[in-house]
Amino acid sequence: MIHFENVGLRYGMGPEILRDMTFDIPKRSFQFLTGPSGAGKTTLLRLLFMSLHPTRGIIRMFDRDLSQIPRAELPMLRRRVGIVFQDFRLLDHLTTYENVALPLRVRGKEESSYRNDVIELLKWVGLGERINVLPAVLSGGEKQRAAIARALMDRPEILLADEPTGNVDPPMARRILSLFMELNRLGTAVVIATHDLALMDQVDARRMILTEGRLDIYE
Ligand SMILES: Nc1ncnc2c1ncn2[C@@H]1O[C@H](COP(=O)(O)OP(=O)(O)OP(=O)(O)O)[C@@H](O)[C@H]1O
Repeated sequence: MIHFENVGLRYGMGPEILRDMTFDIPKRSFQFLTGPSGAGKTTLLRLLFMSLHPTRGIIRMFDRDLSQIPRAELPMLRRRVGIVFQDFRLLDHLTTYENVALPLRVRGKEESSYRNDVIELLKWVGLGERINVLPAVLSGGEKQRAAIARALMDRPEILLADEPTGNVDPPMARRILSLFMELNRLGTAVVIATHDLALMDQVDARRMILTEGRLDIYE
């Protein structure tokens, strides 16, 4: 589904942050992306989300060469990718419900077709009492769970999550992990960037380990 070949990335004239990245993310796969702080996990997720372009090498996204895809087509391709940003990126003027329903609204779906699903998912992530409030009154952990619900809502082909359990307690982290596993069982490929060893130990999944700009993969 995604293929990187000798990909390298530098910001501006700075050093190469990622080098010689050659790997695949197969359809329906489940993997953790880990490595020390500053190793480039967020940068790699941004490449996977097509919001950064590599400075060298080839990236194939959904079997197309990214360098050949016109910029105007990228938003359409990004809709096939769910992403949970480290800083959540909820829209301040929309309620929790509206934020989570947004991907479906943007697609032009009728509210009656998704309303119950949004509410059910919000209850599942423990936000049943926070459905109609604005992000400003949510705690960090609640914002994180709203961002996760939004990324899952549209059943993406691939889900990218940057430290998705960074702001929640261990029982909620396990709940979120089981939600990702359920999504994966339904066919979504999942990439979770994390430092959380206890979280990784709960699943026998592929590990992509970044160190000093290089990637090792343990199947
Ligand atoms: N926009 C940018 N411009 C210049 N340098 C950047 C930019 N974003 C990140 N970097 C640098 O790239 C390197 C990798 O950063 P990145 O955020 O990808 O690491 P990370 O592994 O996600 O770190 P953490 O685990 O702390 O979130 C760091 O040295 C960082 O300072």
